[in-house]
Amino acid sequence: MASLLLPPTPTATSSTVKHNKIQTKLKPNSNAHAATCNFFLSSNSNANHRFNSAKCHALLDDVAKGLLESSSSVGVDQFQRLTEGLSHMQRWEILVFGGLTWIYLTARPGVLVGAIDAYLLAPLQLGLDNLSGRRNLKRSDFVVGDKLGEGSFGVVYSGILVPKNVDLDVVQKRGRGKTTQVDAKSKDKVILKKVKVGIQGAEEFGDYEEWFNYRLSRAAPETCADFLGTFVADQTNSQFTKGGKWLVWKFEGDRTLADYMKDRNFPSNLESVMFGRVLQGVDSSKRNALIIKQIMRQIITSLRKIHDTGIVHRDVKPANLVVTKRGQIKLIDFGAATDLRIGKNYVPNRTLLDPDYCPPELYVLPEETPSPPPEPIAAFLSPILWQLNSPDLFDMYSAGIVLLQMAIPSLRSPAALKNFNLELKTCGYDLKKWRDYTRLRPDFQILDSESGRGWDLATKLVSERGSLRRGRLSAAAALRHPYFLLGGDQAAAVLSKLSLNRK
Ligand SMILES: Nc1ncnc2c1ncn2[C@@H]1O[C@H](COP(=O)(O)OP(=O)(O)OP(=O)(O)O)[C@@H](O)[C@H]1O
Repeated sequence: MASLLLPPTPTATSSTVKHNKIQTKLKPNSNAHAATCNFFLSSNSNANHRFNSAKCHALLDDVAKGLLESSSSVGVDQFQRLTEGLSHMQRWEILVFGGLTWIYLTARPGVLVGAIDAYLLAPLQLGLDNLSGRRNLKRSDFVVGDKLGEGSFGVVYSGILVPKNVDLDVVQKRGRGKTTQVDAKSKDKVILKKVKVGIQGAEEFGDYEEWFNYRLSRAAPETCADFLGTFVADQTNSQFTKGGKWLVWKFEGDRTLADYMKDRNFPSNLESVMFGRVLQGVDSSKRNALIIKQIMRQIITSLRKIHDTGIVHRDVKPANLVVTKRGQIKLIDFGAATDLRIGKNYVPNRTLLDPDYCPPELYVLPEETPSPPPEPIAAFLSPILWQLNSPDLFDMYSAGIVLLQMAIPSLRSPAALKNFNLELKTCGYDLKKWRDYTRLRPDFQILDSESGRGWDLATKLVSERGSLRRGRLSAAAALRHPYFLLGGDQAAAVLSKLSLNRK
């Protein structure tokens, strides 16, 4: 569960509890962006949607595409019939108006697609889930294993989805509840997050995380861990508290990017994971640069996809990026995310942040942006909000810090990252100035290779916002940056897939 606004962690005595996020409140700045007022909505619906992630996606995608395609082809014929009596000029006026409306409705973050998702796809998938019964999870479906982490609002465990033909009571009696007693295939492994009971704000954050996972399982399933659903504990025992909510994901991989980065061998320890083999005929510094480029390409591609849906993650960092055994980088921990198409989990003047990765502006929107209005109104106004504020650039700064940490070995430890942030602040968040100023003896070899394209990209991500709240590359623009063009990392990834397929 991501971050922590309200209370301090109450019973958090474990060393796995993370304390690196802080709540910050700043006084409203009356100057900027009053025009963004009232663009949001109340966040009242949350746990209504239940779905199967895998099978239903294709069906729902087809429904959405079919709707859009058929409406446009039918529209041309009907337009000619309906405007028969009108003058040439009047037809043009209608066409221009219709065109502008279409552009507005399809501009980021996608009012039209969002409406189709909310009013059609979500209920449809809920219905399908109910019919198939696949998402009626219950406590007895799982054996809870080791604790993996703890945030302010939740505790994360590994676990196993008990196969249908296995009697859980028998397993637990024999194995005293330990997951090792069940012969778990990797497809049965799950991650369970227990939402803390009795902690102010915890329930709300659990609901938000559930909502974001369902939303992304429809809109961009490949970007995040496969969400299996939730259940509410029906009894109290050593692990469960009656009435407590649990969120469940498919187990995506043993290690996060942060785990790999702790290793001295990083990034070569990811070479065969990312490319399926050791790259031959390429010297080691080039190989390292290719691995980092492939990781960055995946992170930024995922960010582009979630930003296209109106979602800003707000907690992008190596610890929230799981590396799958097929070399996919998946985003986890959407407890701090906000959907700025409808204002979900957006509270003005409140920030959730990990200070090590958070941009200098601290807030995803200007502080004076008020509470969201009802969802349909917020959604209708959201393209204007995005144009004025580019809230997605919040995540892009964090992505830039991840790039610097991966490419510059002396920035990888938490202490070094803190020093870096202090120095960068002193330099007014100007990375070029920092380069002349720093005492951290950074090695820029990877960023300076290929005519310094990596360094150029870093300077365009890790920067202050300009006066128009831009001044940083969006995910789509970053993917068009020369650093990613003619990417040898892509060629290596494709070649490795081809050679794996041949085996
Ligand atoms: N789907 C997944 N597959 C594999 N591992 C996962 C998955 N989800 C979470 N993890 C592991 O569990 C850890 C904790 O997950 P997560 O960050 O969601 O919890 P958290 O308690 O909210 O943490 P935080 O304090 O960062 O907010 C991750 O660092 C990762 O190691």
